[in-house]
Amino acid sequence: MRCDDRTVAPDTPLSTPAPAAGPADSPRPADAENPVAPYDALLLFSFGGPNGPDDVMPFLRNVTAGKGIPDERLAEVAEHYHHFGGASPINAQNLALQKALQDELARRGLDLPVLWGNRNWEPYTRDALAAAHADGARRIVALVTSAYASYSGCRQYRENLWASLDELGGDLGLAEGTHPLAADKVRPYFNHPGFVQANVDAVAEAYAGLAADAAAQARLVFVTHSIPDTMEEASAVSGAAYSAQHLDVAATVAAAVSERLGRDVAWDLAYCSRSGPPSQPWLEPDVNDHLRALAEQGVTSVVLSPIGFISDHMEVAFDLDTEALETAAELGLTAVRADSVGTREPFVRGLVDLVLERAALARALDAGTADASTAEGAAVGDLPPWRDVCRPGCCRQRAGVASGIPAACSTDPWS
Ligand SMILES: CC1=C(CCC(=O)O)c2cc3nc(cc4[nH]c(cc5[nH]c(cc1n2)c(C)c5CCC(=O)O)c(CCC(=O)O)c4C)C(CCC(=O)O)=C3C
Ligand SMILES: [Fe+2]
Repeated sequence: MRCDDRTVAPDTPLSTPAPAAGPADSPRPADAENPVAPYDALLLFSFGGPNGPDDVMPFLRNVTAGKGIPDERLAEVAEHYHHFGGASPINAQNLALQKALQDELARRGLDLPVLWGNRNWEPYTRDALAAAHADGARRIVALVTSAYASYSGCRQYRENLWASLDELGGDLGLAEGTHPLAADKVRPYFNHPGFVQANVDAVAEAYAGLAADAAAQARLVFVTHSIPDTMEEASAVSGAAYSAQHLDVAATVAAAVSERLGRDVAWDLAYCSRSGPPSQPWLEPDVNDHLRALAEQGVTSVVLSPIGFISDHMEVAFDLDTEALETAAELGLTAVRADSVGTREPFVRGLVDLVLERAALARALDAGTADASTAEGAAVGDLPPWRDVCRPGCCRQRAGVASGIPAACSTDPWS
């Protein structure tokens, strides 16, 4: 519950818990006057990346603080960035997405400023929140540039949001632990129709770009970021595991593509961008190993679909377009990479739909009129829509082990 002055005490949940399951027969309440109420701003909330060679090491130190990534791996990753002049494409891509969201909101006549803030580089989350606060915003909704639920794609952002709100409260001279803004978050949207549709379109286009004989038998290989097995286990505490979320999206996309092509497309899920010590198990197979296995099985062409990423940032530009496509060439495989969703229209439209869905839920929770149907958002595939408000223990780094680091947008920030 928020106070009248809209400050949030540290031990108070930022949002009311989502309602328990029940009959789904009444629609979300409509607010024809302002569908984005109660939000004053939308935070496009991303990872961040270096803008030039001098940024690379400080950026990598920000990313890996306290993570135990070996120096050897850091030096290797720094080389990936230097290979591209020391700049990550991610910042330009986020600016393009910010613009696309602004345009889509304007097209619908919705008045909601879109701010951009990052966990690991400028513009930092705290600075974006400070600007919003200075402009008079007191309640915001965050849209994370990661579609899947796991520590890396959900809780880590929520921890950063909480810490940034704490710091901003300190900057503004508020009592310790008092937040100057209330913040909600759009649910992980991996199975939202807009994200899935944009991936279907991209994969179908990639098949259309292949020569007929290659297209006729190309294996569809979906790729996502690997995570440690321990993080995978923890991701399953509050719903389908990270890998299961991807398998659900992959099955939906492959079925739609098969329908468009008029034949059953065989597909697999592979992983990229592993880090951490070799002794620590991470999700496998690595995409390069998988391409080798496919070549051994007699497969001669592949379409790589980066469903784990929403734009062509460094993981895609280096780990797929540079490394994996090189592996494919060495193996004599014909390989193309499908686009990530980027600023494709169905995706951007879907994101704005998700913001409106979250706003309607916030109004219903505030008014005490939320029921099971209020929390029922659009989803495709076998899995239900992810929860709008994270539950205690959601997306920890390790199952059952509380970090003691508070996180925003949860019923229990301290779990
Ligand atoms: C699931 C996931 C996503 C997808 C969801 C999402 O999109 O958010 C993602 C995205 C990204 N990861 C990125 C960069 C990095 N990730 C690292 C390290 C790690 N990522 C992990 C997971 C993920 N990461 C994990 C478990 C680690 C180990 C350490 C830790 O637990 O944090 C490291 C350290 C060096 C290394 O070990 O590689 C870097 C530099 C960039 C920016 C790219 C650019 O600059 O264009 C982006 C978008
Ligand atoms: Fe990463």
